Amino acid sequence: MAKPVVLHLGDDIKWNHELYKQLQDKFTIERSYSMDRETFKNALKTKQFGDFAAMYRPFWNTGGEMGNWDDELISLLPPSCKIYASAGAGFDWVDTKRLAQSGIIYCNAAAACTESVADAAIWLILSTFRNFSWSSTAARSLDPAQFSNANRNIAAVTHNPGDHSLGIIGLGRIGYRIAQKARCCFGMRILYNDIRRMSSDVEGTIEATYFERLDDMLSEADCVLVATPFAGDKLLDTAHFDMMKRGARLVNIARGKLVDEPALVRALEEGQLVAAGLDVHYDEPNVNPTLAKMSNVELLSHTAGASVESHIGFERLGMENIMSFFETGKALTAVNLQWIEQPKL
Ligand SMILES: O=C(O)C(=O)CO
Repeated sequence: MAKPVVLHLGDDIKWNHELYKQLQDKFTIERSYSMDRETFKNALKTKQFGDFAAMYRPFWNTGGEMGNWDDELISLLPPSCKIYASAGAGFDWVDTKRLAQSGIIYCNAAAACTESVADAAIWLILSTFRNFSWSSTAARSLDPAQFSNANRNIAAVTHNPGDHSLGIIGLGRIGYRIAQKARCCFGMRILYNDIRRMSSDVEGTIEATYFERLDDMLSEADCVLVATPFAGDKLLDTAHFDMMKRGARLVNIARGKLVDEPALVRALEEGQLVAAGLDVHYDEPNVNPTLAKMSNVELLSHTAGASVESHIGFERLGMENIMSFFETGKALTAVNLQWIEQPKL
């Protein structure tokens, strides 16, 4: 029997060579490398990759040159395609519901970058309490006046995070790991809001308090952390910032489009919020210029998950998802099963 075909998107794998050999033994691998949208669409229309059964994207920095996976692209996939396993935790660039309508499972790779994202979140949380952004900008200015100003004045406005509360929006795998670290390293009190409540066992491990209503948690948390996937709608706007405690902080490691940035700027300017830490931005790769100038705002270039360990994991998990699906009928980290009838191999 002919081996099923896997379409490998993007660069060659770099780390998991033994596992890739197993993939090559079990599947015929076709490659698209880094085609732009028109070239990729044309390749699908002319069946350049044959009737592939799976798509594998091991990295988030290549293999996405065709742009967003919307109806236009998904409708060109062959009916043989059953699973798309990709790098990355977030999947705002792919319409997973539309994939499900074509019977295609989408598997993300949050499991592979959880540790890196959680570590970066801890950095951002700490920075919003201790105002490291001000201190580091002053040191890098090479201006003795700025250095002395920071050195003299920061202590009066910064705090230890311990004895403060962290309100997590979205206690998924990443949110939970951040909660563990914040509880264990800083002794923060953990609050969370999610569409579903965790078991009392899970809550017990981090001594977490559940809030069914986001608004109730916002009015209680000293630092609000956004750790929920972007589902097409903004999550936090002026009304939400107004509900937050005066002098609270905001950290976003999820997606920039979840937060109304002009509203965040206003909340910071008015002192409603005292600090923010953002790995992600509304209009990446452009950063809001007003936020960039604020010394109480820590900014990263969407690199919370960016580590060698994450990338090794992305490669592995994508292959494991595909192999598991074809061997057992079950993928390991599918995120769109709620819209899909159990696919038949
Ligand atoms: O994996 C992702 O989607 C991330 O944004 C991690 O930072």
